[in-house]
Amino acid sequence: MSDTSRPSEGQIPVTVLTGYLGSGKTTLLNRILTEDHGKRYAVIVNEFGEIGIDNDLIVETDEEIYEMNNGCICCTVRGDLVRVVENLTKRTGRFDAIIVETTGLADPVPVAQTFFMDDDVRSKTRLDAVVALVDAKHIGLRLKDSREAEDQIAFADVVLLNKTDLVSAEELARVEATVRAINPSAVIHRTERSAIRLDRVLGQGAFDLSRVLDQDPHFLEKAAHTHDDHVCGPDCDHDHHGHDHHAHDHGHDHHGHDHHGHDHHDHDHDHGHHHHGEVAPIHDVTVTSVSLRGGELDQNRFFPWIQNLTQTEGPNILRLKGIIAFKGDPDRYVIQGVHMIIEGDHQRPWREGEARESRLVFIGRELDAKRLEEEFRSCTAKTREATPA
Ligand SMILES: Nc1nc2c(ncn2[C@@H]2O[C@H](COP(=O)(O)OP(=O)(O)OP(=O)(O)O)[C@@H](O)[C@H]2O)c(=O)[nH]1
Repeated sequence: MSDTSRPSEGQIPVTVLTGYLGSGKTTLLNRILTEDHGKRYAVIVNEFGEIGIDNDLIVETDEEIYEMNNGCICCTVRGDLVRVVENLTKRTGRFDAIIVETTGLADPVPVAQTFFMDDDVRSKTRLDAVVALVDAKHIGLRLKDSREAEDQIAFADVVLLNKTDLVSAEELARVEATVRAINPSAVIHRTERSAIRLDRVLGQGAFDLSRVLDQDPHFLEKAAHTHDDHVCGPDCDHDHHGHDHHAHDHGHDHHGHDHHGHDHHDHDHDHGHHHHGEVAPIHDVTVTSVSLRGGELDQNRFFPWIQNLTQTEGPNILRLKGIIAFKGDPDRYVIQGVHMIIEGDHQRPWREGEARESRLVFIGRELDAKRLEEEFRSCTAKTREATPA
């Protein structure tokens, strides 16, 4: 893969705050800016006249979206954001993190992609997480008429199900099921007036390959035969020694993997799989997810498949996340992607007694679940009988 790995030291974490009009973004932002946490945040608001909060840095931008120069239609960066971030990062030492509040109608993807893809911005900042506010009372209606509302949920790492005071327990459960159906891998918190411990929103490391899946207690939790019930909390001191390898050029070698020639396992774990998209309680959603589980995979099959898939289906794939057990590889391999951009790296060794399962979730539109599943299955490593010792 192209070596665009970078040190995480010195990079300013960026949280992207998204959510439909009136969902509670400003309420959350005001909490972040007024709570006594000793941190200084720079806030970028991409609309004019939004809020004025003294002694914090608020920069306003207007809409300006560029295609990446590779010409891919689904890979866009916001030129305005690039310039604002570059200006901000020249003032080093003045703040600890950046929060970008997107307008209620904005597509969060180009905002996140700016931090995920633009090389200059990436060298100075690191995308920490996309946080979506969801108005529990009105989201049902929003999903009927707004693709943005759906995209914001689909793309999020953390969802705050807000305005819980305005709905009954039954309604809330239904709304939560809808959010879960759109995005099976987000962490969901129920909130009133956006009240949440800030360590559940900031410092999530959701785009950090070495943390992404251990931090995510919900990752494919509903799938069958979950053996991996280990969840690391925010204070986790486990051995997350993975280091970022980033690949973000189309058509390049996206997988910095080592080859370990050992053949530890002599059988396949061919477990079940679930398509969460099939159980969406609100019918109008167009985003679906496909969650796949299987046994050990053959990396010589998997990488060509995933690369080809993301290049051909990229515009429809909003997010993908996975943890893969490659046959003969002592380490868990984590992979994640945004549209056509995928990155992956070894994370940590499989633990003693931990089932060597591969899990992959796609969130997007027009996903062909049957085809994805068949192709995923065809990446399964052959059993020992078929592999010469
Ligand atoms: N009842 C209730 N009202 C809330 C809650 N959270 C926020 N609000 C109110 O909802 C309104 C919108 O909240 P904001 O925080 O301004 O929402 P926003 O997402 O920033 O809105 P835009 O800037 O228009 O996109 C305000 O009047 C808030 O006081 C909640 O949990 N319950």
